[in-house]
Formats: sequence, structure tokens, C-alpha cells
Amino acid sequence: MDPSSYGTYLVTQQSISAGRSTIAVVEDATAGGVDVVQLREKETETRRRYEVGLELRELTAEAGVDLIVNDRVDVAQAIDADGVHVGQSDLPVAVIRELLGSDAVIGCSTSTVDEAREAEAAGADYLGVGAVYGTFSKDVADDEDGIGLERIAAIVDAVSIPVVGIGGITADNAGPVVEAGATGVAVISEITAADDPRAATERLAETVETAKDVEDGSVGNE
Ligand SMILES: Cc1ncc(COP(=O)(O)OP(=O)(O)O)c(N)n1
Ligand SMILES: Cc1ncsc1CCOP(=O)(O)O
Ligand SMILES: [Mg+2]
Repeated sequence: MDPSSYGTYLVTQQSISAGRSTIAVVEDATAGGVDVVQLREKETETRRRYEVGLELRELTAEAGVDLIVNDRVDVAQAIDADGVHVGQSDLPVAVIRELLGSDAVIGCSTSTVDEAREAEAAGADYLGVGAVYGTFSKDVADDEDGIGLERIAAIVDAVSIPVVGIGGITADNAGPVVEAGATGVAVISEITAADDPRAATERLAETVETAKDVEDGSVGNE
């Protein structure tokens, strides 16, 4: 799948999945219409991460959903994932491109216009930009209230690859992120910690689609 179709993006984290397995959450999210799943199990040992990854590969392939691995090129190769997502402290994008080749999807986390331009020049296929809003799911060096929508818009203007907002995003506040020009939104807790992850995914996907229509000018400007 082309990252320009990454509207609703689930990042996994078993430790905030209300006692459910990551596999169960991903089953629900694929049923709810997620476009892409990132295996991000930092607290899980490599062997287990690999085993979960293999199951997710089967599940996502059947559902036509992309599978991205957080940080680890070796795990991505071992499970035949679609790509890897790295941040500013991980392996450089250009090195990952050398290792994985031109077909792999490479995502890179950025929070400033300079980082975004650099990631694009290095060969990233999409950017994860945030934290947009305050989040409890990750310690972020930036402002604890998040970088905000103006920064999202500035980064969207500065690059020509898709931008996915991340950090503190819910179905209630995702619309403005897409209206600021993001292709989509990535979430952990909005789906993983929901009472009903499938319904939460459906709500989020619906919000993203509606906001895209507003952004395209197909509604709201009559
Ligand atoms: C889609 C997406 N965007 C940003 C991140 C954060 O990546 P990184 O800065 O490398 O932090 P960790 O996730 O590795 O803790 C992401 N994972 N996904
Ligand atoms: C991985 C990551 N990168 C920036 S914020 C964040 C956490 C997103 O989690 P949540 O959607 O629960 O705020
Ligand atoms: Mg990382």
C-alpha cells in the first residue's frame, strides 16, 4: 500500500491494551478498517516480538493492511514486513534504505521542519509527526502539551511525502490534524485501551474520512 493511504494507523503496545493480546487488538482493528499496523512492543523480548510479528503478518496480509516494524530492521526482514519506522535516535533512514532496498516503506519520526526536510532528503516514504497533543503513552522531549496543529501544517507545507500525526490523538481531536494537511493519524491508546477496539477504530476511521472530505473541499464549502 502507498503511505498516502495511511489514514488510520495503529501502533501496538500490549502493556496498554487492557489485558488483551496485541494479536486480539490487531484482529479488532483490521475488522474496524485500520490501514496500517506498526508492531511496537518495546517491553517484549526479541523472540516473542518475532512470534507476534509472524502472526500479525498473516493477519494483516489477509486483511490487505500494511505491517510496519518499529525500530528493528532485522525483525522486519524476519517477518517479511512492509517496512520499518524509525525516530531521531534510531538507525538513519539512508542506512535502512541501503539494508531494505527500494520497495520497503520507511517512516521517520520528526517534530520540526528541519528534521522533516532531512528525513525526506534521506529517502523516507512518510513522516510520523508529533507528539501533536499531550500523551501518556510515551515520554516526549517536546512541550508536554504537544507541538500543535500549526507545526503539523508547517511540516506538511515543507515536504512532499505523506505526514501522519501522532500523540494524544482520539476520534474527538483527529479531525483538525487531517484538516491541517496530515494524510492520517497514528494512535496507540485510542484503539488499544478502548473498551471496544473495533468500534474505536471505526470511529477514528470515520473521523479521518470526514476530515479528508473537508480538506479536499468536497464538503463544508458549499
Ligand atoms: C507513526 C509513528 N510516528 C512516530 C513514532 C515514534 O518513533 P520514535 O521517535 O522512534 O519513538 P519510538 O516509537 O521508537 O519510541 C512511531 N513509533 N510511529
Ligand atoms: C509512539 C509515540 N510517538 C510520539 S507520541 C507517541 C505515543 C502515541 O500514543 P497515544 O496515541 O496513546 O498518545
Ligand atoms: Mg524509534
